[in-house]
Amino acid sequence: MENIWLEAQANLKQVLTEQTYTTWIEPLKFLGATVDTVVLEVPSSFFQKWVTDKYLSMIKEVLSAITSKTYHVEFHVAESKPESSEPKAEKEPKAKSKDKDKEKEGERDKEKEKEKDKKPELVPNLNPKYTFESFVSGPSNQFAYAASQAVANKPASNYNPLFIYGGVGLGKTHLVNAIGNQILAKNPRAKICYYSSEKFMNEMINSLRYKKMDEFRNKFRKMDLLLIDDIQFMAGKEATQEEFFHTFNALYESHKQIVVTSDKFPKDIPGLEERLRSRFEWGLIADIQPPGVETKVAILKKKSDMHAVNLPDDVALFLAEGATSNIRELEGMLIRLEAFASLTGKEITLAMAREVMKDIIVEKTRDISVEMIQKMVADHFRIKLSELKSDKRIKTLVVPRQIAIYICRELTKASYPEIGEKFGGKDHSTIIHSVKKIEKQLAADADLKATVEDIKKRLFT
Ligand SMILES: Nc1ncnc2c1ncn2[C@@H]1O[C@H](COP(=O)(O)OP(=O)(O)OP(=O)(O)O)[C@@H](O)[C@H]1O
Repeated sequence: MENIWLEAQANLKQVLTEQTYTTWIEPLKFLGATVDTVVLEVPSSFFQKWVTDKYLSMIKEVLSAITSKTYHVEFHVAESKPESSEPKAEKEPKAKSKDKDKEKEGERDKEKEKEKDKKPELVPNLNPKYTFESFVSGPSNQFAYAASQAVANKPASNYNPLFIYGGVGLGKTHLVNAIGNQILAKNPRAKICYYSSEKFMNEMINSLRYKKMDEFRNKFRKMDLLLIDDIQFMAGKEATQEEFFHTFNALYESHKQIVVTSDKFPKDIPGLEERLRSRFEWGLIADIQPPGVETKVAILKKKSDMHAVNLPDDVALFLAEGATSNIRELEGMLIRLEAFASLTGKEITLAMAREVMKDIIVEKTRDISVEMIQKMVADHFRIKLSELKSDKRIKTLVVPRQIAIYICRELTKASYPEIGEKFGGKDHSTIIHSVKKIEKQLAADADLKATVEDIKKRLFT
């Protein structure tokens, strides 16, 4: 694997300027690799932060281009060298010097032990950027934020398991990582593990294939804190749920903290076994709702401060009002704007934001109603309005229904429950599911994108 890293460095050398390469990539030292993770040594934590922010995605891309596999990259900060005490020792008389040397060796050993105590025993896969300090709390996420802090301050006491649920890009991953980072900061030897449920499943399958199930089980069962992201992906995967169920029990019984996230409330996850569902309900269930404009503005302000960029209030408001509730998209807009300002050497202004975002932000108009969208979509697909709003699950109705719901969310100020109400009394999790489904498909399906754009355009003319 070291050869692969050398090849990756050579590739990066070709695409980066010489100075960037020698400053930021050359000093990265290969330490080792597991099946899916490459571990690199960095000279300092500042260095780590910089490389993570600026070059991590590029490094991952190069690794995946070489190996045709997706690798995680973890950084270890190099140990600082202990100060030399030689000059002092020289001043000691010779006979004593040996004893002193021994004493010093003893001290050094103790120091090393102490250092070892401070270092984490395993690399916990956490994203160091996701902390409580970098999270903006507002009315939409206050409950989940406070619950996460309570768990981080007193793990495995009051809220075990903690179950956080909410729509796409609303900060669930950020919060669970913040719990892990805070616990790790207080106790660097805490055994923490952050896994997506997909990764849990893939690793389990590999362990089964290579007859390493004991290793797999032991790894999870010795954790102090287990963070499992996006549990809904375990739905319908019986063997994975069974294994997770036993892991859950083992940890719970030994008073270890478990935190789980999902896009839905436990009982709304189809295909989730009853015994897991009921266990999730043993602890605390906290939701994250889509943020209001004020919270979105506060997030934009925080992020731009972190990037040391001046974002005027009117521009922050323009972006916040134009964006969907997905914070990842909001961040994407900010990065695009910041990149434009930096490349053109201009200050960010509202006029610039309007220009840069013209294809992204269709300015919301209060005149567009859910009813108008329903009619337009029904006409477009030549179906009856009553069928669009019905519960019928045939594909020719489901797709238009999901598209209509998605557009309602994008172009009106109606909340999920309000939209649900106007689509025959559907509950808000069905509405969130539809929005999420179309959001995902839009990235991959050009025809769908064209259809949605076409309907939106006609709504504005
Ligand atoms: N309240 C917040 N304050 C600051 N940043 C936030 C906040 N909420 C979300 N973000 C940022 O938005 C991005 C998306 O958040 P995150 O990945 O945690 O969402 P998620 O709910 O886990 O999404 P998914 O459903 O796709 O897994 C991250 O970069 C995160 O830092």
